[in-house]
Amino acid sequence: MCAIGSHLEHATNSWSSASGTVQLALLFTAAWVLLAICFARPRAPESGAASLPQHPFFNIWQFYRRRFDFINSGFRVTGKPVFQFSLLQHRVVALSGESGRTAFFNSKSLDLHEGFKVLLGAIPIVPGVTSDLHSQRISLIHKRLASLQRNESLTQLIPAILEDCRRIMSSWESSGTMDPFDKIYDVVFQTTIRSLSSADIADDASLVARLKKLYGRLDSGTTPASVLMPWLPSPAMIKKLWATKEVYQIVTRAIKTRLESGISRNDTLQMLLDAGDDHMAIVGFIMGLLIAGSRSTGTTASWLITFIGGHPDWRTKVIAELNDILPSSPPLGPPRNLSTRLATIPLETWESSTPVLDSLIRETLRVAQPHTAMRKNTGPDMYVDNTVVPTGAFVVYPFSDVHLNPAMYPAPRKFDPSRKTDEKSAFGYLGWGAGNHICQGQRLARLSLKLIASMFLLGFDYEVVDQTGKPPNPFPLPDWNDILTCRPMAGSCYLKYERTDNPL
Ligand code: HEM
Repeated sequence: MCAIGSHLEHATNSWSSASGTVQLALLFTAAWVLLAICFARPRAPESGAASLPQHPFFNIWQFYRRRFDFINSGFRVTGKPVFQFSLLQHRVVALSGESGRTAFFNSKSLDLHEGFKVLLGAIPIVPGVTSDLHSQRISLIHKRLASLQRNESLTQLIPAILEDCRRIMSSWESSGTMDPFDKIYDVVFQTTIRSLSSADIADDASLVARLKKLYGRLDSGTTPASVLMPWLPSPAMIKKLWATKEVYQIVTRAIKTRLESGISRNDTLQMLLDAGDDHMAIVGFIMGLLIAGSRSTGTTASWLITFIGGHPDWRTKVIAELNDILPSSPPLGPPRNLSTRLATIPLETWESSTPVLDSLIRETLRVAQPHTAMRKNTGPDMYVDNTVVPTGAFVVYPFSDVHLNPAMYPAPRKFDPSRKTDEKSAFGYLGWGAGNHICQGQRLARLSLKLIASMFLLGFDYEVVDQTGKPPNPFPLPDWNDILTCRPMAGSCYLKYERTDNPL
């Protein structure tokens, strides 16, 4: 194993092999250190912004488990558009309002990657291993992501994504009830692996299932302890390290196998190898982007299909739009299946001639994307609404400040794809982010959403039901406190479906 792999090996093995007494002693020491840190002052100086009245200890659980409620109540309790709170030794400043978001999205000193690394910590930072994913490699990752989204590459991806949809959707019973947040997410995970990694991995269903499980562990291991105290050998942290190590091994094995085979395949891994990238850069690209891409696309696809199911007028419109661009089977010869027919639609048509799908995606991202953008102020100090945000402080901006703001979007929880984005305010729509850090995978994500939704809409009749099989009343609402999947209340949302006459 190379030096990089052995870093991960060492980190995980040393904890597992320690005796029970040693583990207990370590945890005891860690508990003391934890208490000391809880009562320590944050490293960044006071920002001058209003502070929350509660003890800082309570911030931790609320920020990681009920972020939407926590941030909203901060603005309410302080009565200010800017307030501050601490997360252990970190000072965090929350912004709202037009001047807050203008400063946030325009500032060059607010660093997205530092913010996510410390406050989100999806992948554990292992010195010399994943730390590189977050700093030196980022501009290379963006460059390669741009290559992957050139016309020729996306055109080649269309039939592959549709074939993945066909294979997975055909494996479902021909009628039944499904949880869209599981089943549609399965499809998205598969197509994300197809788009961002290697055909060898994507063709191996058991490997894809394993990766999905490992990424699930990375998500569930993202606890306050594992994020804020990554040095603490908590069970969640160990779980995350093991998962990272295994993902790392799967990706490096795919690289090695490809190189040893001497066979060139038409996929993203090949594009990265042909560009001469070193193995760490390739591992960084695949591991990092699978995190960035699969959850957000999965959540959006699940909600998109759910909302369409609950709005028959929009369903009729979108199906009419798809039937307009869908070529029919040739009159002579065997009928072609749906995936093959959809695959003949040119990229340009998908991108420029599907306004109904565009509106549906735009509104889904407004209503069901509980994102809080996070940055670190790398200096100098900045001023927002006459309040200093000191160098070294973390800064957060919740998208709900725009997307659920009744002054910008009346009846904001209502799903209404006919509404326009707010053009009067600066940064009045944030579906794909804004400013310096706007989504770099937007083109691929949009295309994937359209392909997956089309296969489902034309391949299945369906309605949204609750756990009793009846139409839900009220219609399920995205839970903005569920920061990863935005899932509705348990038991409130299923799809009762049946295959249409269109063979998949
Ligand atoms: C529906 C799916 C997606 C949504 C809604 C979405 C949304 C976003 C948003 C809101 C941001 C800005 C985050 C912030 O300001 O804090 C962002 C950034 C980013 N997204 Fe996406 N994204 C999606 C899919 C993808 C995919 C598939 C990829 C990769 C293939 C990707 C790659 C990225 C990257 C690399 C950034 C960071 C840009 C930077 O470093 O400046 N996204 N995305």
